[in-house]
Amino acid sequence: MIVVKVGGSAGIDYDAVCADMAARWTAGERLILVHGGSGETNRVAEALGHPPRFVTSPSGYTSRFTDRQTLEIFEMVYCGKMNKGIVERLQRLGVNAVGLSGLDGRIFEGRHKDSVRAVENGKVKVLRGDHTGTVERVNTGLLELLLSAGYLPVLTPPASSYEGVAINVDGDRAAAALAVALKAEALLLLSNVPGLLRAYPDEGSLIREIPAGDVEQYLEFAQDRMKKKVLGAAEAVQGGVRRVIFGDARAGQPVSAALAGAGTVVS
Ligand SMILES: Nc1ncnc2c1ncn2[C@@H]1O[C@H](COP(=O)(O)OP(=O)(O)OP(=O)(O)O)[C@@H](O)[C@H]1O
Repeated sequence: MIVVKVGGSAGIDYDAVCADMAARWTAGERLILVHGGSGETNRVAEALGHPPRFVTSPSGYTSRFTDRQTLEIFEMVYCGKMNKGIVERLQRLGVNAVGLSGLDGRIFEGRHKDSVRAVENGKVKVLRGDHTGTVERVNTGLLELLLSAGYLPVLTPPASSYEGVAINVDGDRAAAALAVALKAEALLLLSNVPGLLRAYPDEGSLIREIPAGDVEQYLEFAQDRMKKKVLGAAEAVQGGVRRVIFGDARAGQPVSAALAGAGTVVS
């Protein structure tokens, strides 16, 4: 089993990702696709007059403050436009893809965090009314059911809280939890950069290999949103996934290239 997470930042070539996935799936590989949608969510939120608000925790992690209205916009884009766009591409390529959010069948489940500590103007504030959380449980039974019947699952946040409330969760960490739960042999985290860069945004500074036990030391190179990816990679390898690859989804055959060792390989 290979879990592929493709981000939602500008420049990602979804046609290339889907064509590569379809070829590998048709050849008999077991795959699951998880996707993001942050870039499009920001655009739609602006257009709807509810601009995105990003907050930074005292430990330096950036996240989207997700009030109820933001959650609804997030769902429109992630579960609607992005998910159906990917499912349609795969269907056109002859793959019977099924698009589901983590809320459906509680595929991704975790604790609802209603408040977040954020640093604003040098002060730590507690913001309430946040609909976020972290995936702690994965409904592998439902996914196995789909896979064994020949369907390729295309998954996206939000997740379900234990009380059944939709919560915004980080897609990279959700994909990591999924890869661990399914005992995947590899987790690919594909985005609009060649991999983890030592001196972002210099693409010549690509880090080629990271020993599995050292991932957390590489957090220092990751800025803002890349930190969650590095954290996801650490969680996956600690959970037994043998290879995590940060790869480039902007062109070519993103899945095959990453599996062949392009990008940053954590193993
Ligand atoms: N050291 C680094 N190396 C590579 N990219 C970095 C680094 N530090 C920060 N970044 C940024 O991290 C971004 C990738 O994270 P981001 O969460 O935006 O992507 P995504 O997975 O495509 O999106 P989504 O949240 O929609 O799934 C890159 O576009 C880059 O701007």
